[in-house]
Amino acid sequence: MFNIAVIGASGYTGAQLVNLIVGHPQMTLKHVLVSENSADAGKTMAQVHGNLAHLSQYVLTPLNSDLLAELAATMDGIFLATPHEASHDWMEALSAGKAKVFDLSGAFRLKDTEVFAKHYGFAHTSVDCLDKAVYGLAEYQADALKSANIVAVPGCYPTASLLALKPLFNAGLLDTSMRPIINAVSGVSGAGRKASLTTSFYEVSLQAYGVLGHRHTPEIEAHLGTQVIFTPHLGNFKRGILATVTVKLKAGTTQSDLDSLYESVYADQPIVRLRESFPKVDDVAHTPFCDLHWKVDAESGYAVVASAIDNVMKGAASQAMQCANLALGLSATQGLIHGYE
Ligand SMILES: NC(=O)C1=CN([C@@H]2O[C@H](COP(=O)(O)OP(=O)(O)OC[C@H]3O[C@@H](n4cnc5c(N)ncnc54)[C@H](OP(=O)(O)O)[C@@H]3O)[C@@H](O)[C@H]2O)C=CC1
Ligand SMILES: CC(=O)N[C@@H](CCC(=O)OP(=O)(O)O)C(=O)O
Repeated sequence: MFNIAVIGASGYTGAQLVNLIVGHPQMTLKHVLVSENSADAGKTMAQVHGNLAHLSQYVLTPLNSDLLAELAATMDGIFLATPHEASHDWMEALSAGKAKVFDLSGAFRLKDTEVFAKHYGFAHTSVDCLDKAVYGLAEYQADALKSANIVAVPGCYPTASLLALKPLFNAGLLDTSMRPIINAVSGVSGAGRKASLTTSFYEVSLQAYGVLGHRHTPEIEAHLGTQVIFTPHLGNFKRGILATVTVKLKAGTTQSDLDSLYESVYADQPIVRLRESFPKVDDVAHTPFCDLHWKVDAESGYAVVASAIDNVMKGAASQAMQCANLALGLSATQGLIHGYE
């Protein structure tokens, strides 16, 4: 059994990870941690999250600098479900021992530190760790993940967008004279558990935000290999992301070209489900799946590809679990889907 710790366990993605780890056949949850002065320190997972009411044995413990070294030396895997700054500050100590570290924040996803500082608002000073970090888009990084000690788990919108776009870019089917246009809607859990006016029930209505400047634009571009126009929207639902991606294809590309392409790229990837109609958020909410569907207009040369995921699962926790499975020598889907494990 692998010994596992979750830091940021009281948050949405941390609690989801706790749930996944407790149900995992080869993992033992050893620590659930929060920040040093957390208002939730001393509470049980059951007290903080009603859906985990059966987990009163796990008590949220405050993290301190002594504990960082102990975790690094004793754990097999550590999940960081913490704000970008906290992940950035702790990675060096946490990755100095035997533990493999899986960071759900954006702190280690962008190799270009200038682009990072512009979008995250602070300078990257953990450059050795940044060099070592593997971008954990699990379907594309299985080999690199097997030997990774630091994994930057992709952002939620980049996961949905890249799973739709990478097959097209990698096959040379995109006409990059027109940037792919990604319009994506996220449920409010994407903004985390802390109360804020913009995510309060009365305030949320379908609205674009971060227009032409969201930090996920450079992340998508860096890991796709071409520039995009990305517009996120906040929707008045709890969980899920629907990304609708419009692309210009190389002249002569047909519907059957895309059908064969997606079928071959994702043939051995059970987490990616190729649907026969455009996907719905409800079909993937609370699951580890990414559902894809596409349509080509051969006459105009445009195609629309839609990608649906649960932001807390494939957009964060279950993708982190895919990465951990691979890094610990297990099958990618262990503890995630029955029938493939
Ligand atoms: N929600 C989502 O859909 C996605 C989130 N992410 C990323 O995952 C990370 C976690 O997100 P999410 O679960 O939504 O966030 P939440 O706000 O729901 O939870 C954050 C957790 O981190 C803890 N925390 C906050 N500040 C600190 C600190 N300084 N030191 C230690 N712990 C701290 C919080 O507890 P406390 O403050 O009480 O200590 C809480 O347990 C973020 O980096 C986010 O950007 C990535 C993809 C999708
Ligand atoms: C709805 C909502 O607010 N979504 C978040 C993105 C989700 C997330 O946390 O992604 P990172 O790990 O890259 O921070 C946002 O737009 O900032």
